[in-house]
Order: sequence, then structure tokens, then C-alpha cells
Amino acid sequence: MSDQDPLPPLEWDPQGVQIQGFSAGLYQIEWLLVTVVILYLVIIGLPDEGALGVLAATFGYFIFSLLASRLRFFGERQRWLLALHTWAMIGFITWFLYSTDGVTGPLASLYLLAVVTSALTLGVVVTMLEVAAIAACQLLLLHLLGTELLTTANLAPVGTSIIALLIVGYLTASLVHAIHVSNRTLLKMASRDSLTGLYNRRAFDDLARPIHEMARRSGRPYCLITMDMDGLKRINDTDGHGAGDQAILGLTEWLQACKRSSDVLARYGGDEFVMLLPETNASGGKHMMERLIDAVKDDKLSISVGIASYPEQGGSLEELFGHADSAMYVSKASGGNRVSIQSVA
Ligand SMILES: Nc1nc2c(ncn2[C@@H]2O[C@H](COP(=O)(O)OP(=O)(O)OP(=O)(O)O)[C@@H](O)[C@H]2O)c(=O)[nH]1
Repeated sequence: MSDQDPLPPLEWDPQGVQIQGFSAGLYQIEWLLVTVVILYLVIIGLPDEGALGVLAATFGYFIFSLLASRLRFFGERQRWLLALHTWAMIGFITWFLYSTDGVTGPLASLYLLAVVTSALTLGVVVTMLEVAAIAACQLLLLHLLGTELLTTANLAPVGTSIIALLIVGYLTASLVHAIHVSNRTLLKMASRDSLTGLYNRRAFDDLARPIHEMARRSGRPYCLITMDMDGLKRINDTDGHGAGDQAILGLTEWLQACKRSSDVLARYGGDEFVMLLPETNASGGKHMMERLIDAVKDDKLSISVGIASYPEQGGSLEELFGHADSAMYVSKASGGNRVSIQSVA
């Protein structure tokens, strides 16, 4: 979908929503980091050398966090912006350790904040890469502080803390992944019809609302179509429920074949389907449904269709549903297998 496309995404994006929700709390983690650092400086005192650098880095990091939370970077739900925050965290902690107590001091555990932030939002691979970056930073610190690198006494504490970060990062990211998987399954169960795999009524209502709002703001039309299969009860009664299911699945296939990717299709109830066609007026929707009725005849399927379009036939979704349903009943009462548009006085 291009940037100019007026339509909202037609798929729910649980991970995106989760990232957006997490971002609201991210600045609290960053301010916690700044608070711990300030407390440390107040209690232990500024280092003899490089005090100005420590203060400047702390102030700079505070401003970065403040601006990032104010600018609402995360409105775009971009993961790389979250990654940028964790890299800034790692950079700031490394600089602080360099200027104060060195690699193995108590503040080295602050790296945990970056690892947990990453594990909660960016996945196992990125988290492991960040732990590797922290290991590199710690080795660089040892080197810069003039410590002999290749001695067990110096490498052991760094190695131990890196292993701890690896375990915490891996376990947290794996658990979050498992939660994403189960969320996706739950979302699918809650939003899809089990027979056809189409959106159910609840999902359709959720997806239709932003399209309506978008059309209202842009003044562009959209078309709401309600459909009801003709004679499904007779198919069930004469050929069995399995044949009825096949008829529903057959119609679903035809509907999916004729719709555009931006159209939203749902099974609204037993033998009722509903479709929303963005950027389409009533006559566009009518042409499409007449072609469909013609095509499904070959499969001995028959449907009654009602159409209402925004803004011609109503200013709200509820009104449009009312008009489309009335039109559909007109089609049904006229013998079915036809399309009707209710004229609005
Ligand atoms: N096989 C099958 N039948 C279903 C399903 N959901 C609803 N039905 C049946 O579909 C039938 C719908 O009946 P009606 O509303 O009278 O619709 P119809 O038989 O198509 O009659 P008209 O709408 O008047 O043309 C009912 O008998 C329902 O039990 C389903 O998932 N599978």
C-alpha cells in the first residue's frame, strides 16, 4: 500500500499494536535509567576526571528520551526506532561506565534494561545481536581502561554478566514470541468464521468503521453490499448439511475471486455475507454483483443482493446497513437471484 493510499490497513496487526503500546511505556524505562544514574552521581559523587562529559552525556540522553517521547516516533510503529532507543541506551550506559566505575561496577547491570526492552519488542535475533554488541562494548571498555584483556581474572566477570544477559534476553524474547503466537491464534479464532475462513461479523464491524471515517473525511464514496443465499434450507433438507456447507464454500470462492484486495468481505451470519467496496459507488457495486450472480449460476448458486453506498444512501454505517438490508429483502421478495438498490427520497 502506498503512502498516498487513503485506505487503512485491512488486517489487524497485533504485534504493531503491542509495539505501539510498549512505546508508551518506553520513556519510563529511559527515565528510570537517567534517575539511577543521577542517584549514583549524587551518592557516589562525580568522577575526578571527565565530570563534565558525564553530566553532558546524562543531560543529552535525557533530552533524547524527552524528545523521542514527545515527537511520538512510534506513531509509525517502526521497529527500527525501538532498536534506535536500545542502541542509544547501550551507548549511554557504556559511556557512563567508561567515565565512572568501569566494566564490572554495579551499574553494568543497567545493560539489562536495554536487553529486556529489546527482548520484549524486537525478537530473539535482534536481542542476541544486542547482547553481542554489549559484549563488544565491555571488551572495548576493558581495553580503553588499560586492563589486560586475556586474563581469566578480567574476562570472567565480563563473561558471567554476558551469559546472564544472554539467558535473560533469550528467555524473555522466546516467551514474548510464544505470547505473540497465542495472541495471533486467539485473534484468528475471534475474528474469522470457522467454515469459510472469512472475517466474521465482529471483525467486519471493526474494519468497516475506519473505512467509513476515512471516506467521511475525504468525501470519497464506498459501497456496502449485503447478500443472502437463496434456498440454502432446501439444499440442507434435500441433500444434507454437507451439501449446504459446500454451497456456502462455493459462494465464498466466487466472492473471493471477484473482490479487490482492498474490499472487505465477511460472513455475517448463517447464509448472509457482507462486503464493503472502498472508492466505489452504488452502480459500480451493482455491476460487480450482477457479474457475480451470472457467474455463480453455473454452480447452481443463487443470491439476493442489496446495495447502499456512501454518501448517496446514508451518512452512517448503521443507515447504510439499514438501506442495504431493505434492498436485499426487495431482491428476495422479487424471487431472489438479483441485485437491488433502494432509492432514498
Ligand atoms: N449447511 C449449513 N447450513 C447453514 C449454515 N448456517 C446456517 N445454515 C442454514 O441455512 C438455512 C437458512 O435458512 P433461511 O434463512 O430460511 O434461508 P433460505 O433457505 O436460503 O431461504 P431464503 O433466504 O428465503 O431464500 C437454515 O436452515 C440454517 O440452518 C451452515 O454453516 N451450514
